[in-house]
Amino acid sequence: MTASPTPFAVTGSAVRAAEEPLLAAGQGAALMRCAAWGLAQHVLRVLRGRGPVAGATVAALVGTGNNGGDALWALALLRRRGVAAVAVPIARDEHGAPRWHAEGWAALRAAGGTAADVVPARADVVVDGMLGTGFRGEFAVPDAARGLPAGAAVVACDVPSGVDADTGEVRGGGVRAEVTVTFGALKTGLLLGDGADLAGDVRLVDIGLGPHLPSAPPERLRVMDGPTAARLHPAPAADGHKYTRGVVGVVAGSARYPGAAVLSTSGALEAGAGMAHHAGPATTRAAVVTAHPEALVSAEGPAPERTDAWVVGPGLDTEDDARERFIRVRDAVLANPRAALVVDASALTLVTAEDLAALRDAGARVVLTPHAGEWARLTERIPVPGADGAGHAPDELARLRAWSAAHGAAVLLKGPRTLVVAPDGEAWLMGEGGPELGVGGTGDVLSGVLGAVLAADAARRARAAEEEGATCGAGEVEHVPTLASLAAAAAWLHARAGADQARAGRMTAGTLPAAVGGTVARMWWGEARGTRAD
Ligand SMILES: NC(=O)C1=CN([C@@H]2O[C@H](COP(=O)(O)OP(=O)(O)OC[C@H]3O[C@@H](n4cnc5c(N)ncnc54)[C@H](OP(=O)(O)O)[C@@H]3O)[C@@H](O)[C@H]2O)[C@H](O)CC1
Ligand SMILES: [K+]
Repeated sequence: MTASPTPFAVTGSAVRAAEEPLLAAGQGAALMRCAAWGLAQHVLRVLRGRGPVAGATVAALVGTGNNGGDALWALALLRRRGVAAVAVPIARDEHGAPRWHAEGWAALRAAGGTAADVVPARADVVVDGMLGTGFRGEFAVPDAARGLPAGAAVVACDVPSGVDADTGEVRGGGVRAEVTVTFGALKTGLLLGDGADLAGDVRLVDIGLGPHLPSAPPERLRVMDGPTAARLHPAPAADGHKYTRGVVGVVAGSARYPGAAVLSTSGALEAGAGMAHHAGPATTRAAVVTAHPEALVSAEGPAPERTDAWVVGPGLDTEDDARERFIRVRDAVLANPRAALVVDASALTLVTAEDLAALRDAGARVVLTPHAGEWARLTERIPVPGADGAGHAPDELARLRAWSAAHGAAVLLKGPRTLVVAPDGEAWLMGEGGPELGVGGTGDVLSGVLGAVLAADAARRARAAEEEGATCGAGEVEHVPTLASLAAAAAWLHARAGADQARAGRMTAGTLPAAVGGTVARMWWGEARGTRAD
């Protein structure tokens, strides 16, 4: 079985750069035809969903550049399918003639298409061909693009006009599309920020840019999906046992917030940890063993050399002994940097730049897991390098990359579009889930899931190194999943479990770990064995 490639996005600028050698080789017109054909196919799909294609009306708002050229060529193709095709220019020259792609207009006219000043009220689909990757400055929405027919579906050509294809920033006005048909590669601006809100469903049309697209980690934003998550968190080996499946140390909860210890430990166990060992005060220890008789509990936690991943932070009481508890974990990781470290919740207010530097120097694999508010507070204390006085950098992804590179730790920024970045610039978008996870306690569960996924990986690597060492003396492990990809896989499992349990009518963080267990079991052993009675 060949693995399907993991989806990824690049900036609009990278796509433009990828096109350059092809344009220089005289293939510009062919690329445009390819893009227009793909756009027309997707418009046809939308039309078919609404009724007969022949006799339907498609209008396009057409700008001055190649984005408009794509739209004109697509209209010409649609005209040949019996569609009434109407092009609406958004710019005219001093003589009142439309400023648009001359060959595209000639093709449309030859096919029997027409031009108009406004979008006809009968339009079934409006193609937004005003601006694509050539958008600069601010977009003043032209009159022709205002008050579009209420019943018409808007299909954006390449990028919704007004959206920066690199960052997702909307400058000036922006067009809201039901579908965006994008060419050559997914663009980061369609997956991030306001651009993601405006783009609707994003459809990719391959125009043969593949070999020319950048492949270095900082130039791609990869999108986590089910098959990729399954490869990163595989079923345990047949001869596996609790130590080969990974031991997670959970330093969470306090007399004030005992539930966080239970949720985090549950997340680790349900995500498949071989063992979860909770360290905390008597109250949380009692709560954890009551919920999970299989969990180990103690005041001091597991031995550093037997621990594959640590989770520290959920529900620590920062007015109590939280910093001491954090330092014990930090020192355990420094003593055995083979173990990964998840810094969550309260620990995000306790960790210092010096702690991070020491962990980085020891080669530890550290993931911080803030939500937006925690990220804002963290970067106030430990600033983003290169940001201006007001803390601004070009965009959130760039800020995350700059911070992660400076401090040697990965960041998993939780939110409606969870992002993970690593110090080398590798970045992942978690492509799953909706608002189901926006309730208290789900982050505590995620910290445990993340601990289990990282622990399993650390245990696998330790075992592989031992086996290699025994046979070859090399101690080399061939393929090591990256920290960012593992963290994104954990976020995917968590989000999928949230969606699964919402479908089953459950909504709370308390029931989420069981849903994680079901999701993981289905992924490992298939539908039959992954069905739970609870
Ligand atoms: N290059 C190729 O072979 C292919 C390109 N494809 C499609 O082309 C666009 C990119 O085309 P490009 O012509 O480079 O850029 P745009 O069409 O996005 O915009 C160009 C013109 O728009 C004007 N502009 C720019 N910013 C603004 C603004 N803020 N407000 C108003 N107008 C603006 C500007 O022209 P002016 O002369 O009016 O100043 C730009 O020159 C890409 O997105 C694809 O859709 C195909 O994919 C295939 C191959
Ligand atoms: K557009």
